Amino acid sequence: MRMHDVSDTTSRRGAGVVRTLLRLYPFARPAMPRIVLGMVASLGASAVALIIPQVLEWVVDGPLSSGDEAQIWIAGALVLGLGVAEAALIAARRVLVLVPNTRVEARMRNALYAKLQDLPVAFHDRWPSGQLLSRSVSDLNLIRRWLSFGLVLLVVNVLTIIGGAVILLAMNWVLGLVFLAAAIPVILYSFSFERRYSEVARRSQDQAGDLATSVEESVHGIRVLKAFGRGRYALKRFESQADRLRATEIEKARTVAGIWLYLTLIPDLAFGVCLVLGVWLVSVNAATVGGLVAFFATGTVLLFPIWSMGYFLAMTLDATTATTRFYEVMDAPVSITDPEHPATVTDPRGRLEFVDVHFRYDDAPAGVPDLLDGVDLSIEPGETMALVGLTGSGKSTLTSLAARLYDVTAGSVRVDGVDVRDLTRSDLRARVGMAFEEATLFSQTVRENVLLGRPDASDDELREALRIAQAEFVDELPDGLDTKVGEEGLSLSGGQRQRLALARAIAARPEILVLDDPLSALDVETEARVEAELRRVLQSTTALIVAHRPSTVALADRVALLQDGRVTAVGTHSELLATSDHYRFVISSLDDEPTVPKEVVR
Ligand SMILES: Nc1ncnc2c1ncn2[C@@H]1O[C@H](COP(=O)(O)OP(=O)(O)OP(=O)(O)O)[C@@H](O)[C@H]1O
Repeated sequence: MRMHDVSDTTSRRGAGVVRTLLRLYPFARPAMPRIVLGMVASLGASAVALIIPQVLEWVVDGPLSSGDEAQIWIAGALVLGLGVAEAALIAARRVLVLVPNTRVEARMRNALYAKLQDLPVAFHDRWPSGQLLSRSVSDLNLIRRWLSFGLVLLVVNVLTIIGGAVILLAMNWVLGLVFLAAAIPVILYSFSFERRYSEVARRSQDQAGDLATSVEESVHGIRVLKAFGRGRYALKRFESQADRLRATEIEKARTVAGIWLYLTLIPDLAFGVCLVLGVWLVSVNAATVGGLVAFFATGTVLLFPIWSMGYFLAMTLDATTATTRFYEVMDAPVSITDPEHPATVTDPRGRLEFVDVHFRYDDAPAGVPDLLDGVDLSIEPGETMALVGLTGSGKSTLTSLAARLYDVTAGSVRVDGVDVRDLTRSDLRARVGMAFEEATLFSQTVRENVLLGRPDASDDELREALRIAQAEFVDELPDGLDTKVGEEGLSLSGGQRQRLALARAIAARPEILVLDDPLSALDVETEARVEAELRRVLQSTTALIVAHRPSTVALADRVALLQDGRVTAVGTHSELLATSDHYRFVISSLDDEPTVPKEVVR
């Protein structure tokens, strides 16, 4: 699906590895001094490692050949001391870079989370949750490891190789040239490796995200899968995705194995050639034995940096892909933002108006009319308006415009005469409270769930909200209000969840309450009790209620009929029954429970 569009467009290689990685700088800046110090420590370790062969040369050509025992002991102590210094510098590098980079990772993760909260619902409609999960966990983990090891060791290794090369040339330019000639194919191969590896790395990270989406979806929908006996089907789908990822990982490993082969084989061959040549040079007195020992000892010091280039190069490319994936989310435009100069509602009374509202979803095919095609509707302060229409007519969509979950594509939604786009989102959402048919609870306590919209509400207000929503069952829960409701509230029944979600909307005490069929899971008796209580609350609150049951319609002062993207009739239930064919048709397609007009109930 869309993820492949994302990978296609963003794997464009134009950005370049360095430019992409430089984007980490704002997050890594506080850690930079320690990263640089870590590099210095690591460079120090390499320098010490390169000095040791010089001491060896002196020992072999000096004390060893002359048999000066005292000097041999001194040399031994010197080599030991240098070895200890090298180990200490390596340890210092680790200490310096590890901790600050965990902070970089945490900062990036927090920024990503904040961005996900800020992004509009339309973004979340398009992005699979597993992709977001893998970006905020494994990609950031990868970036941290790269900042801690990859970056430091890549720079240090390159400098060590250059430094070592100069030393080798200075020691014996013939042998040095042979050794360094071997580096040219290694460098050329590294470039072609870069091209192949980054493509596979991107594919594997995207597939890991898809796999996370599958796990997430099947855990989320475990009840449905079990109920329909589709566990095996889900497993098959998962297996085929996991196989695909496995194949990509193997391809990735093969690509890395290819470069490893080059990186190990070529220096070894160069070593072999140098050995034969070196022995000949010694035999013709063009080099000393000590010089030869030092040459090979220096070459050995360079072997690890040369070998590990492939690994760190791969890690750098993985980090580049991870950075690209991170910034795909961070760069996503936040289309629903606060206005630069927010307006305020001067006379808050709770009037909600839809003025010539047009709306279409981003993915709506061209040529079809707007889903909402010029809705005009005005809900007066304190009025309860039911919204009725055939399934798919856009009722939920219309209600979601009031709290700016989406923005209108034309026209305007106004709260007390102010366009909702001119209010800050927090101001608007304090005025407009919502409850949905699908009641989402978080794995927190009942209290925290209900007070989500107004954490500072008093205990009495909380109790009152629970009473109105007929959610007193909370007292029977093991820890009452402090009971944790488990992931997504699945430890509760659908009706209990809905009542808590309704209590949440009521506890926020908004001026305008938008209820998207929030009582669908309740039995008729409980619904009637909730409605009676709601009617009391709703007298002072403006309410727009999507109704799927005649009993919900009965709660309303007036009913609006949504038909073909417009509100085609507004009136009391009995008026509409008397005047609108379409209304009678819609009502008859709802539950066959008797419809009781509000006037009669009162
Ligand atoms: N996030 C979305 N992205 C794209 N299209 C959507 C989205 N949500 C809903 N739609 C489409 O918009 C249309 C109206 O959906 P909406 O949920 O507003 O209807 P509804 O009247 O509330 O339906 P119901 O009575 O079944 O709840 C449907 O055709 C649906 O496929």
